[in-house]
Amino acid sequence: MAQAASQPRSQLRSQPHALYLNGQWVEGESQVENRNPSDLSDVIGHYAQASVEQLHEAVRAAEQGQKAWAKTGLEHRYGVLMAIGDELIARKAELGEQLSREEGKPLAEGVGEVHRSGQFFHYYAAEVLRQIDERVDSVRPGVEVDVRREPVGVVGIISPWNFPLATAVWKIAPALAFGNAVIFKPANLVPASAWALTEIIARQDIPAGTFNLVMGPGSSVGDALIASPDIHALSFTGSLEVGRRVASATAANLVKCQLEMGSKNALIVADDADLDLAVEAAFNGAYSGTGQKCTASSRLIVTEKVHDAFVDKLTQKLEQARVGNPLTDGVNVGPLASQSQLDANLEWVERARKDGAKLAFGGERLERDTEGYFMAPTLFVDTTNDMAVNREEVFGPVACVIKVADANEAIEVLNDTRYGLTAGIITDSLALATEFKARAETGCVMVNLATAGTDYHVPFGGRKHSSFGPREQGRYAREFYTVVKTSYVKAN
Ligand SMILES: NC(=O)c1ccc[n+]([C@@H]2O[C@H](COP(=O)([O-])OP(=O)(O)OC[C@H]3O[C@@H](n4cnc5c(N)ncnc54)[C@H](O)[C@@H]3O)[C@@H](O)[C@H]2O)c1
Repeated sequence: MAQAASQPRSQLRSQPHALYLNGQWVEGESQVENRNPSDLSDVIGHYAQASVEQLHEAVRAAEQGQKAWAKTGLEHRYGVLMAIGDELIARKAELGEQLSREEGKPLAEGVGEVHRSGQFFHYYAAEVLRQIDERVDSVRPGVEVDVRREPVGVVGIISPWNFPLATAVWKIAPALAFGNAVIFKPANLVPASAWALTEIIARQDIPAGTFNLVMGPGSSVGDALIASPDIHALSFTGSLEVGRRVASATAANLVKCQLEMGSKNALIVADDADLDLAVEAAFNGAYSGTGQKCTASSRLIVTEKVHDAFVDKLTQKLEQARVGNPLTDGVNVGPLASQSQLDANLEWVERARKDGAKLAFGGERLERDTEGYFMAPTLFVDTTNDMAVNREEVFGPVACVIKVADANEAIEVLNDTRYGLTAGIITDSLALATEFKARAETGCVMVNLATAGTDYHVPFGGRKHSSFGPREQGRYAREFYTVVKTSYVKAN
């Protein structure tokens, strides 16, 4: 049993939170302070930062851990994954509050993210028992052929800050389920959720080295992880810029890689849309999670027939939005996650204005009782799809309305982007919904739903520059976390 488990949780909280390497909690080479973006006087904790040498130690430990973990047997692995899922769900109120405190999303979303993370573990626990391989007749009489899946080996997992738990868990759960060892490098802005998850995993009956937490900057430990020739697979979620770097570093070592990156999602509001539904979907898609979602609807493509009525209704909805501390009842838009996120969003507002977009709502920093990174939900109208604000990922509470003549033009504009994660349409027409599903060049399409909000048991991912490599989630995850072995046996 790991060292951390023998100490009361309250005691652990008052200490710097350690790295977890080879079944031990160990100090790093330095520490970072984690502060609440809604209240900068609130220090959530101090978290160890790994050295590059510690990253290499984790890789060596994982090589050994993986062999032992893969031998533990299906029922054992099933039990471990179920227990992790059970604890996440049982502690969702506490861990959800911590997640909202460190990342800034409203409490209901923080609690929901922890619950969903538990469900990922439960889902992949079931997958452990559902592995079905193939037996194939050989073309040669007397020879038996079977096609089996084996663990890929040591998996590096790099996650972003906007879903501190869920994006990591939808990689960690299948990696463990299919018999792999994990080196987990979370985003440095949100170490508390990563550490809490590790503390739960470390108390399970897993061989040393099966799971390793290596906190630290992307530019040092992240870079060393993606460049390691001793890992077998690397799953990354984050920006396009870093994703490109991951792709080339892993390709140089012929390491399997999977990338989920940026987006420029659009919601189409068609002539026949129910406008109340359209406004709900636009608000949830563009501003939930303060717009810091890879699935956020940053482009609202609206046909001219309903444009003015839609903009009026959405503006009224924004007037009622409550921006503030996400732990306060009724607050539905929290802060940006960091000073640099706030600065980047305010710069985008200036850039959009200079490019000719008309500000219909928001655009400014907001002051609240506590010092935090608050910004008004922002809506631009009179924008065109060639403006920079509609081409680059903004990643914040900024949405732009693009007026089009009809649904056909709307779908053309939707696809005129280098990204392709999610797309939505609000329409009562089955024919239009069917056409939209067929023509949208995205990995996920939503009809009469917000672009954000996906299920945990089906594949998730995009096309074009949003995603690269095998799909994540659902049964499709098996492709990435396993390798195929074809066996030929001739009975003597
Ligand atoms: N498509 C999806 O499923 C999905 C989901 C969530 C977030 N995202 C994307 O994530 C981005 C926001 O997250 P972010 O700001 O944390 O992204 P980021 O690319 O800055 O960082 C992501 C992770 O990569 C690490 N990293 C940074 N530099 C590295 C390097 N040189 N080598 C190795 N690792 C490095 C970071 O420390 C972090 O853990 C947005 O672009 C968003 O669209 C995508």
